[in-house]
Amino acid sequence: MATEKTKPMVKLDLENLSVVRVLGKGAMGTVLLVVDLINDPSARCPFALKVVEKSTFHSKFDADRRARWEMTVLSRLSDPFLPTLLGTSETDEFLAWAVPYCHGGDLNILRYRQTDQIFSSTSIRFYIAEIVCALESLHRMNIVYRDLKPENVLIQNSGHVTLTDFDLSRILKPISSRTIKPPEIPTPKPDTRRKHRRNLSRFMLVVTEKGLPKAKSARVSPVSRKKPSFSNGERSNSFVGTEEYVSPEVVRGDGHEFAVDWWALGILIYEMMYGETPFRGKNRKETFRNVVQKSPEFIGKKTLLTDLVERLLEKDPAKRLGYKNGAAEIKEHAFFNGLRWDLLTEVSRPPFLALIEEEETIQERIESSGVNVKDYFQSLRKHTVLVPPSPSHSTFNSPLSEHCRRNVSFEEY
Ligand SMILES: Nc1ncnc2c1ncn2[C@@H]1O[C@H](COP(=O)(O)OP(=O)(O)OP(=O)(O)O)[C@@H](O)[C@H]1O
Repeated sequence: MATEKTKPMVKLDLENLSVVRVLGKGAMGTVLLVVDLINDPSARCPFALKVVEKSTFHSKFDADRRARWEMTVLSRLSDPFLPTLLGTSETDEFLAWAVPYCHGGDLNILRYRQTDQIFSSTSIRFYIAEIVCALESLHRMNIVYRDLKPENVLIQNSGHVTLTDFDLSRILKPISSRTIKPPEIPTPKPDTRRKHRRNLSRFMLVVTEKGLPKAKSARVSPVSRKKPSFSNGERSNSFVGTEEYVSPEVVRGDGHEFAVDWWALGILIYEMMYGETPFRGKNRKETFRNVVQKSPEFIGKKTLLTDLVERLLEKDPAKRLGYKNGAAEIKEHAFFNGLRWDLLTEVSRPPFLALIEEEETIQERIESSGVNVKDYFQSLRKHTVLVPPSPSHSTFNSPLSEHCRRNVSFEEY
């Protein structure tokens, strides 16, 4: 992290930002779709603004530090599969920061749009390859992400992925201080303007999977029982993550390293394949017991994909794929044979493309609601709803809530 430079921040004026709609509400803040009508009167470049109300700092565990940490991480990112910080704002009432708007929603919403609510192997190969690159980039900065789950994988307008939500991430001692070799495979360049637009199928080896079951969702929220310490220790002992995505070493309290992200990647792939996570129990205790003791169950014949998942879901972190040699080890797995990692950003036809909202629609929304960010929060306090929620959220509300999202607050630990 010491070598990464913080980019100069653009200061945003919340009174100049018009709210188009609410994109999402998380444990920490509200994400709004906004337009800067002073600098962008035709509303061509809407962006996402995460707003954290300072009044919540006293009631939410560690919220002040986590919010500022997230801004710091964002200010240092430079990768095609990670967000760019567009600007920040701090007032007596709010901390806010802007990132590019991802039209495609998140991987969880996208999964519900699939037949049987599961992804094909080809789609999994594409999305997981990009997520591996994003994690590789974070690990190179000595940042362990610790919050990989479908809701935190957003789909950019181009159809490529971007990770979001860095408040649970932290710095660990450099990977180079262990046995990690420098990666042999070149990482994709941030420039997404393509010289040769390519078709996904030319880069993706099609791996067929049969007999996948119909899927149900299983999701929970981040949990933490200790205030994470941000000293440069080699291992973190804080208990952090999302129940079903938490690794055995975290459950056991052994401390953890970058390998927790590779464990979570295994869970994510499993959920994309089957529509449910492998270790979910009736309650947290049972889930954690399964995480530590149970082997993941697969349906049908062994495939390259199930082999990859098995190697990522290795209970002993030192034996887990990715432990010794980071992302390079995962990239070398046979499931990715034939994939041109260096041309991943060049893929012009990813599995799914987002529907881009017309400028006129955005203009209409602004005209009908016409509030700036400050007014929006003031109206909330007066219980007057002036701005509609995200259509993707309302559309997918029922299946998500139906399958129980048990919120576990930080204070519970
Ligand atoms: N750049 C973006 N473009 C579109 N939607 C976004 C963007 N960033 C966030 N969202 C939406 O807002 C939701 C909440 O964002 P985020 O996860 O950053 O908030 P949070 O308060 O940290 O949530 P959590 O409870 O997961 O910690 C996301 O799940 C996503 O649906």
